Amino acid sequence: MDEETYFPDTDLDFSFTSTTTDRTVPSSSARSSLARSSLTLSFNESRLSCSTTTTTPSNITTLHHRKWDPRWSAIKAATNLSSDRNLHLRHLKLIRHLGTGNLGRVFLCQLRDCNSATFALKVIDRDTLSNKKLSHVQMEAEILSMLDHPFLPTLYAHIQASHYTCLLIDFCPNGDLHSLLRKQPGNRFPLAAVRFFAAEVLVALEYLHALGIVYRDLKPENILLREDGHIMLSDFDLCFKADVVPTFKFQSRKSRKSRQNCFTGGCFGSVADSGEEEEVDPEFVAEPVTAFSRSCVGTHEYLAPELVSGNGHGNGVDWWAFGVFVYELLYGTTPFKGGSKDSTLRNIASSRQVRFLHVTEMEEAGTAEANDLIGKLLVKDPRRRLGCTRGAQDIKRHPFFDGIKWPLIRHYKPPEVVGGVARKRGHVGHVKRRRWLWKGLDYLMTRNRNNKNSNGNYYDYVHNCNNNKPRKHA
Ligand SMILES: Nc1ncnc2c1ncn2[C@@H]1O[C@H](COP(=O)(O)OP(=O)(O)OP(=O)(O)O)[C@@H](O)[C@H]1O
Repeated sequence: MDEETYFPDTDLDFSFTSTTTDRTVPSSSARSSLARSSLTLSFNESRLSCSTTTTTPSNITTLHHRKWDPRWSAIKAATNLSSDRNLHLRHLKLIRHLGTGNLGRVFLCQLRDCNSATFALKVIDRDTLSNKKLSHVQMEAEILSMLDHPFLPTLYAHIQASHYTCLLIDFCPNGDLHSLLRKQPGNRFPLAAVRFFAAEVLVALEYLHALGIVYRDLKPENILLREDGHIMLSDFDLCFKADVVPTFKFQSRKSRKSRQNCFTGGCFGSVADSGEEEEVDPEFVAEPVTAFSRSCVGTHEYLAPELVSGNGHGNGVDWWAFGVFVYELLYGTTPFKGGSKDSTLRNIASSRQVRFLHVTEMEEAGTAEANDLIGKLLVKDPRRRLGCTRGAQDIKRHPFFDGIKWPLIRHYKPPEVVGGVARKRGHVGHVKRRRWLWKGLDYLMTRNRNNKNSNGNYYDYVHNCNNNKPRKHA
């Protein structure tokens, strides 16, 4: 078997070698499956062993919500055998190249002694990066080390080997949402699927904001799909961090007086007339409302008007991008897209309001609610935009999300959509929209008829993809 340097452009400190003659390494492939790779890659250990430092977040292993995850146990077993109890590159076996991003390359890898524990390893050559990109690397590593959430990546190890920074995170075998969207009829997800993905992204953003992190790069390409079909938000290099002061805010809401209360004498006067009464709920709000940044980063179709105008921005850019995201999942395109990047930006910056496409086959119940939500998120003035002052709570309360039991969302069954299950070799090529640095529900799934299991505690998103009608799950 030939041995060849996998990346001839890398220097001698760190190279990957292939022990097969297979030259058909997919260039970007969270979109292809593990089973299809016959390539064996390995680190050139002899050149790296003396210069590695690792941060296996030991405090995280004890605190992390996934501390019982077999991956952690496998890492623990591997590091127990290590004299310094740290994970090193020699513990890892590279399987194949998954893709290349702005900062570095991402590989599928396994622990040498445990084939069942797979990870994604992001390898960044610091020597090739500008200071600006180095600060992005730092930001990404810092943010990853803070995260402990089912819809966000777990950082298993942060390894510094010579001038390489390696981040070991969860591997998502089902590709990204942008590729999946491109496989759908008309490039649009059924409403129930839009609702599911939007709800999970909302929860992930809520968590980031509670940590004071403004994400700034929401787009379907950055939403990877885990093995179980739930989402994982990726790419944290454009985030910025701000202070967040958690507060209790009082939210008044109208509630229908229950019949029982009326009969037990709790229903008088005006309440009896309207059938409604005003209740005041204390609500926990942790939203970085004072976040402020001037650097204009993001993907042009997703940039908020305040980013385009360059006057500084805060948390609101994520809620704007969330509106664009819901629109794109529903209509297959973004709302302000023009013929060129410049015209897209002009449309965003102008006073032009969002227009909804008329799609004849799209008369699912819930579309009006979805449009209403999008309209409230795509408000050009961030001070009036939904979510900007009270965060995700306000968005969760919107009728589009009626009926979702938020604390149980990670137990919901992901929607069955075209191409949504772990796939065979080959991925849908798509024109990737690079972000750039710039100066300057056929009905709402509220009704329980489609959402039962034995304890009635989760939604069943099983969908008949042919006719987009929900079907009952046995
Ligand atoms: N955890 C993962 N699981 C599976 N594939 C991944 C994972 N992380 C990244 N990838 C794949 O590797 C590719 C490169 O990822 P990376 O995060 O470096 O850059 P990117 O997503 O292209 O973003 P950017 O260049 O904007 O930083 C992605 O396109 C994706 O297909």
